[in-house]
Amino acid sequence: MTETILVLNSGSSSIKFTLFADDAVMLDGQVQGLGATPHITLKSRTTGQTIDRGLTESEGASHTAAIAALLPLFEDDLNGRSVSAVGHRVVHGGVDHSEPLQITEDVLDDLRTLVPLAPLHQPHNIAGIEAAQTAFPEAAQIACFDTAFHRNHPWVNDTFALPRPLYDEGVRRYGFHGLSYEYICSYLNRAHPSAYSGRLVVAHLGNGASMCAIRDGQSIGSTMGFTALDGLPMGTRCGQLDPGVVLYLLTTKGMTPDEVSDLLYKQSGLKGLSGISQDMRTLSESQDPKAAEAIDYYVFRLKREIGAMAAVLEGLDTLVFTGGIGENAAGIRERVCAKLAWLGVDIDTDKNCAAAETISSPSSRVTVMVIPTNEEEMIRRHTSKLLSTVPVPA
Ligand SMILES: Nc1ncnc2c1ncn2[C@@H]1O[C@H](COP(=O)(O)OP(=O)(O)O)[C@@H](O)[C@H]1O
Ligand SMILES: CC(=O)OP(=O)(O)O
Ligand SMILES: [Mg+2]
Repeated sequence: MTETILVLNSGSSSIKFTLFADDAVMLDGQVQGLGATPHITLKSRTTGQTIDRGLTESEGASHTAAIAALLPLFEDDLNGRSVSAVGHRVVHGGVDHSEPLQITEDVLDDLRTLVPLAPLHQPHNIAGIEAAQTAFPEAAQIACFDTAFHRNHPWVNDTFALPRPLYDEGVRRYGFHGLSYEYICSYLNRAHPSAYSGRLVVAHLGNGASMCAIRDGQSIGSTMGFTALDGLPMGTRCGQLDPGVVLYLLTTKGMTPDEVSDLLYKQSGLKGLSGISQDMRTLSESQDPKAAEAIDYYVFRLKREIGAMAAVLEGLDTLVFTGGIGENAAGIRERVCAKLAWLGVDIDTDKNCAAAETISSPSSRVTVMVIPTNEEEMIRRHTSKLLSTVPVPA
């Protein structure tokens, strides 16, 4: 019997979705620009249905409203078939969740306690779960965690230099984008086994951005920490910051915790530096010197963090770019790689512009690759595996 799995990947400003019949994609698409100018694209492989339009004000009012507007669009593809399971990307799994699991009311309560640690994502992940529970009450709901891939990383990458009781209560460097890293690792293991088993850095550069140092498919270091604020600058998030700045904002400037949270999560990064946009495409096309300066900072931090990840690995054999910026912004890749000659990186300009899978030159000591990530496929695999072991709700 065909297994029908819906995957929901609710991000900070987007909802990506894929409907699978076994391992084949029936339909996929995304809602982008939530909170600004929401837009949906959808493509069905079974019915030929395509959608490419802005959402109405009510459809785009929230993640919950957008999900409610999405679900009826799957009906023709489902054609009366029931959904066996819905696989959800859940950004924060905390200390306890190092594997995908079936969502029960207790699990949902637990995930709600992690909202303060991922305010841009966890509420939307939970909204997606609640909407799917209502729409598909007969389906198993499965949570797949961004943090899970990193849970076995070494203690020195797990801890901050704070008093031990804070570590014990869960103040740790979790790391995120784990489903993306896991997908890239599984691809390399199959298609490029020597890259998989070498010293590997993956740069996931999307709206959120992080890097991971990987050995034999295991995370051994990451740029993101307790929350998805740390490390690289992002669309609207600050990346690495002296914690003294937070104290200054709270005390000297008298900002409230909510105001500081809004500043660090929603007003900083490329948007805050440029004062123009969080979108790398817009900044790349802008003539405004502040857009250029925001990109300069972005490239500087990429260079710096690749150096740090190479140090964690004690060398570098393969560097992979992925995510919306990593996959599409040849100019950013070129500028970063030009600064990594000391590590043995040398890229072929034509291959880079063409986004070939391998963009390094034959003489480059480090292999540099561009690999499209696929978090939805990773969630499908986990969901399908777990589905064979979990009781479907009555
Ligand atoms: N051709 C392109 N050139 C430069 N940046 C791009 C291009 N295509 C997409 N991007 C950037 O990718 C980012 C979104 O990445 P994506 O991985 O889709 O984000 P999300 O984290 O929401 O999944 C945006 O900053 C966007 O501008
Ligand atoms: C964890 C994170 O930053 O996710 P995203 O890139 O989807 O915002
Ligand atoms: Mg993303």
